[in-house]
Amino acid sequence: MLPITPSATPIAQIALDIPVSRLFDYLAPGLTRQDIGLRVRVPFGRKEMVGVVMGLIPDSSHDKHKLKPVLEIYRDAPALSTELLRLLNFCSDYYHYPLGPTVMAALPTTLRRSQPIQIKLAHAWQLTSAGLALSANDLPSHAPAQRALLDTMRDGLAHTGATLTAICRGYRGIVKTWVERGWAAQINLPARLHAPPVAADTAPQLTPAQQDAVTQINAAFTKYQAFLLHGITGSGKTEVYLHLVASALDRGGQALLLVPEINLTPQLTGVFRARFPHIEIATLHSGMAEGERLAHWLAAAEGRARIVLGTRLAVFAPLPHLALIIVDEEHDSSFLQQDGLRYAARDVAVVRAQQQGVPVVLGSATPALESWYNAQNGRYTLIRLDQRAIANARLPAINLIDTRSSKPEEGLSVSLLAAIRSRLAAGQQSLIFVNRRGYSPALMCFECGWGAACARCSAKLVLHLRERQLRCHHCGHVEPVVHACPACGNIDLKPGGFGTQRIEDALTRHFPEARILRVDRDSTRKKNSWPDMQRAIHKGEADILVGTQLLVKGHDFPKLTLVGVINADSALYSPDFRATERLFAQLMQVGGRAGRASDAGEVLIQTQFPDHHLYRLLQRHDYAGFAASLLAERAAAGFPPFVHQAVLRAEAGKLDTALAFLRQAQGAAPHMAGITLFDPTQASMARKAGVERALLLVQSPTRKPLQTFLSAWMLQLYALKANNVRWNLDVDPLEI
Ligand SMILES: Nc1ncnc2c1ncn2[C@@H]1O[C@H](COP(=O)(O)OP(=O)(O)OP(=O)(O)O)[C@@H](O)[C@H]1O
Ligand SMILES: [Zn+2]
Repeated sequence: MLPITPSATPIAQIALDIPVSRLFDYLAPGLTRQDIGLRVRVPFGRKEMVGVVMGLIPDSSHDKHKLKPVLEIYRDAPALSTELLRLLNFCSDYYHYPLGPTVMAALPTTLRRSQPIQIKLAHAWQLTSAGLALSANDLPSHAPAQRALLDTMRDGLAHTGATLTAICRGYRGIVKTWVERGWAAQINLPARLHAPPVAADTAPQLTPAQQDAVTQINAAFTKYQAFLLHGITGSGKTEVYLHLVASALDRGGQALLLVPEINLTPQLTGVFRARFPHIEIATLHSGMAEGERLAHWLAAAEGRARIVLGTRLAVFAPLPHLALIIVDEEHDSSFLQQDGLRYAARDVAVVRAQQQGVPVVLGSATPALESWYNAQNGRYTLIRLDQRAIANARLPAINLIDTRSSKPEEGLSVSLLAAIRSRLAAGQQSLIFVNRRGYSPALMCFECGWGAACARCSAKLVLHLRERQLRCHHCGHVEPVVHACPACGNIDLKPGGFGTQRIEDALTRHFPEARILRVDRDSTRKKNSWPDMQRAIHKGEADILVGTQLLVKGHDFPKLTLVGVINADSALYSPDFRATERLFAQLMQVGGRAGRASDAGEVLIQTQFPDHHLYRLLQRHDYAGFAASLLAERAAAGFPPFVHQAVLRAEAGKLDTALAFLRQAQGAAPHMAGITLFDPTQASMARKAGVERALLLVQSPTRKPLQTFLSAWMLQLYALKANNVRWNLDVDPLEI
């Protein structure tokens, strides 16, 4: 790039939320390099848009006389840093998604609008030098409140009403007098993101394994290194994170912690606030109100929030002093963004750490096979926590119930019922894991084989008996329950398979005296219902929990000693090569909820395949063994992580239209050695919400040629006629 001479009007290259793979040039009189990363308002066609300054150049390849000027530059929020812009550039390149939309998507919505932002400010008071020189004797002798206030404010920092009121309710009158006397000054501060916690906690003594992990990672601060923290369930990974975050803070840095679920953020925020009561913690997730999200984003950008805790989108949080990144439950598929910029937040976190030269810690009891492979080949450093952190807590015994000999009735076998009964008698909790919400995943006619299906999706309708509805879990379609088979008229339709409601009903019949709590997306839909339920579970106000995945992730219920698994087998014969990996992780995670405190835990799995090697390895808690067998299978079959994949997806009203587009795309593909292009096929879920879906898989043994190929191919794809087709590219897809 040429230096900008002061005489020439510089040209700003602006990222706009327009789905084309280029930036837009505007005349930018008066803009300097310092302004890169700021938002601007520019004319675009007949509209005005907000964009971000990505660069300044002395000349444009477009006719300079036709360029329009930037209308306004916003200085109300800090500029996106060069580091962040570099990361966004990387993502745009790697995921082959236009840079403009990539950059704009990283901003909170309020910053994408052409209005200056309003920041909520709070009054705060700070001692002046005269105030700092005061001694307690300068105050009236019977004024303990004034003395306490003086003590607190002697640190010279600005304190908001939230802090001062905790010391003395009548602080306002006192500080007013002090301001009049010149002892204190009033200033405006951005409001605190959270009220200070009531009780601070103290760190427990680390176990030797935790201490080793902390020591090893501490030694890597100030340089890039990726750690895979493989800690069994209940091994105390959170405590390791807390210590590492403390180290980052000690160095004056900011720490970023990513979690898979919005649901996990309040709980974890509570833990971090109690440990770091004086540190601002920003939370970022899609469930926040706009204004709130903006306030937290700004706190991160200005360096006020030293800890940032959030879901996948937080990987793009502005962090001027970033010193550490942690990705908790790194195997979780919620780290994948499925539309727009399709990114994997875990992988982006690793790239960000690498670009900034800071350590990144990926934690899980069941790492993604990709991460495990990276630890095997030395790209990541493996650290293990092999024991539960609480002194007498052991991993649960995992036992199998052979449903061929012990036939379950209404989903529940005699042995499982007996186990629940014994827990009830002992005042302990049981959890029954069902991987489907609703009453039953199918409504069937056993005379002619008809099954209720969604007219808009290639999927069965799920029976929700409570609501007397059939619902499609893919498109949201709802219809009333039919009472006779539309094909043969048989009036004896039966549910096929088990959902949470059906198991809840069966349990209610067996244990009318028990307090049964169903936890799934239906029962937790209302705001705060899940936090309320969690509290109830902790207080021991439920005896039997029936739940889906929601109940599994990262929870710690000390009274829970039995986990029952109803219908796990289907993953064993799924065509998806990742199904067994997911099943193993899910069972290990759900099993990990049992016996986390001093009472021993047990897991009972109902299965028709008790000899399956997956269950055998699970019984030994042998993640490493299972991962090794999966890696051997994948290597033999030529699946990831031994190949790198991308999928071109096409959607259209008619399947032929989608396939025709993909065939064109196939024909337009540049020929490159090492790249395999498969023929276009229907997606495994061929129809969704009335749209036909098809895909074309591309793969290569190494990443680099695949990237080169994709860049060249995308140029061709943009040039193709895509009438009535929507298409997108998915790099490193999890589902094909
Ligand atoms: N050093 C320690 N001393 C005593 N208790 C500890 C220690 N570290 C952690 N714990 C306790 O152990 C329990 C499990 O810890 P934590 O929830 O962090 O496990 P985890 O590794 O995240 O497990 P999971 O993967 O199942 O979520 C918690 O109750 C925690 O308070
Ligand atoms: Zn549907």
